[in-house]
Amino acid sequence: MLLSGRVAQPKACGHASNNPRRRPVPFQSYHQANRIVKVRAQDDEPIMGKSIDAAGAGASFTSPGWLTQLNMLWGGKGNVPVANAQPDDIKELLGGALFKALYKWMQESGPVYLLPTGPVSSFLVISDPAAAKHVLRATDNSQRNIYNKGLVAEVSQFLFGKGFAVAGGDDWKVRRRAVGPSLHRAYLEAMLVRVFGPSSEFAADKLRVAARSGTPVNMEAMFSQLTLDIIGKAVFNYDFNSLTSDSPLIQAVYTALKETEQRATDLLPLWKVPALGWLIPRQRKALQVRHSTLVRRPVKKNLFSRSVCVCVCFAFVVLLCAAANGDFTAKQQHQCRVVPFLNQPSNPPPSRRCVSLFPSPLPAASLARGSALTWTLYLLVQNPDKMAKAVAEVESVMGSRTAPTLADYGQLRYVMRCVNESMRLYPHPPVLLRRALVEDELPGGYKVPVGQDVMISVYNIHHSEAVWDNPEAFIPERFGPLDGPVPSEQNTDFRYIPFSGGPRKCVGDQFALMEAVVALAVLLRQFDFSLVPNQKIGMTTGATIHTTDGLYMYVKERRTCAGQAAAGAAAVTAG
Ligand code: HEM
Repeated sequence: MLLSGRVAQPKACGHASNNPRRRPVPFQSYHQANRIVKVRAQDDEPIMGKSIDAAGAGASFTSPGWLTQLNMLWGGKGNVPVANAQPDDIKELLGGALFKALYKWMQESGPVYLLPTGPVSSFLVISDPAAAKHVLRATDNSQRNIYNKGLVAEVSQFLFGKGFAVAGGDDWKVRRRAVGPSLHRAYLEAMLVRVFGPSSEFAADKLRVAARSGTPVNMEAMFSQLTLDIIGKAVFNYDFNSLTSDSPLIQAVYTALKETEQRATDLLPLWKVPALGWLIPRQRKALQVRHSTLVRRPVKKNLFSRSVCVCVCFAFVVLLCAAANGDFTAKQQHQCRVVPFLNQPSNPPPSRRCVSLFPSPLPAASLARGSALTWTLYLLVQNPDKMAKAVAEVESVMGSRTAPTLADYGQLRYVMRCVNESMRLYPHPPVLLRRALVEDELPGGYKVPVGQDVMISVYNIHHSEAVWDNPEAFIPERFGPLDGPVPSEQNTDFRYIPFSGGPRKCVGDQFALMEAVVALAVLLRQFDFSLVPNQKIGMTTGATIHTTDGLYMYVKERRTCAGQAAAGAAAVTAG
């Protein structure tokens, strides 16, 4: 099967050569009034919203050309086509958006190809739904265990330890059995009312201040902050308050995730030698954020902190189980306040302590959720007809309510499709890694040797013309009638896999979808958004597809809502 198409280009809006500030806001007064986004004193610096440093810690060590050529000779002996990857291509892709280069090679080499990354290292890149289904279903499968998380587990251990998302075997099975079923409907319904709605309304109150001052907002930064606050409250009953005060956590998680991606493709795995960690600048930077922000060493080392860790995990499960039994009361929620000591003034900043206790996939999930919201809003703004449909639905379903009820949520079907379609165009993460434990054969007859690292390109599957009609277009209607099922890997036969599939599928998919629909409904109900002109919106990766410099938008209150929201805005301004 030959695939054709073109590399998805972000819709370029030019570079921010003009200063997009419409009405300058004095640094101090604006900063005090609204700290979603920061205003910098210099004219040539960004106005609002702290963008994530997209370079992460730096570039990987990549294969010199002649070594790659050797691997190509070796790889060429199998029955899998070898990507014609030039050393410059590889170098470029490792520092930036890996998924774009994978797409280019898919067009040249087909839906399954070998990508040499060094003299003996390579990835088998899969861009075909049937092959992806085969591999994902055979990962950590008790009946047919052919693949594990391989490289991703190795490279992530410095960040996640041997945590849930990267562990395998019995370690993983026990935790999956406990946590997976706990994120069920009753818990999510409670979260919709208590956390998703109120947190989104708080974000709306903050946006209103920016709307009234006419100052552009970095929506990517805002969504990262919102999703971090939500996960803190929903899982730990803890308020990171990152919409109000700056948290170094988001940048730290990003840098660490970028480092894991770079480790996965390093020619010389120098990161395996602990002594070199502090000598090599890229790894030093990643280790610094890990030590200073993500992990408190005493948590690993002293007994007290270990006990706290155990209590946190236990309380997390209790919290979710209580919701499972339908008796999720405010009292229980309070009893499950798992990190009350964080509020002690004598303790270090909450983010440092709290994150060290996070179940491993949650930091990555926070970035993914923020990115999903960012790109959905971006796509809606770029497609005014779709935006009009989404707004009409929100207005008709929610009436005068500023946050959706549970019943409303079930009716926000077009908004749900917009989120689904955005996650097709921008899947987070854009690739999934596996390693073959035994020799295997993929559908199509492609041989997989034992030990082979496999890369499922979700991005390629979602953008392939062999899989989707008009794949580059944003068409929320493509998934069928609105009263039909929400698209998933099951009902699309693995053509749509934003949450992966098989035994290692995301446990938080329903959480993420509900949170995104609620947040969008709250914001679209009250505001019109427009892109700040002349900004360049590039893409890069670091576990999620991310903008390179932020996503700046003007926000305007919709007339019908101005009156209803006046009280909220007044409260925020006063605060
Ligand atoms: C837009 C939001 C999200 C996206 C796109 C996303 C995506 C994914 C993907 C693709 C995987 C599977 C990785 C693989 O197969 O190698 C995964 C795993 C996981 N996700 Fe999510 N996720 C999101 C939100 C969440 C949330 C909100 C939670 C928790 C509340 C969560 C918890 C997990 C866990 C625990 C795993 C590991 C499952 C396992 O290994 O058994 N995710 N996620």
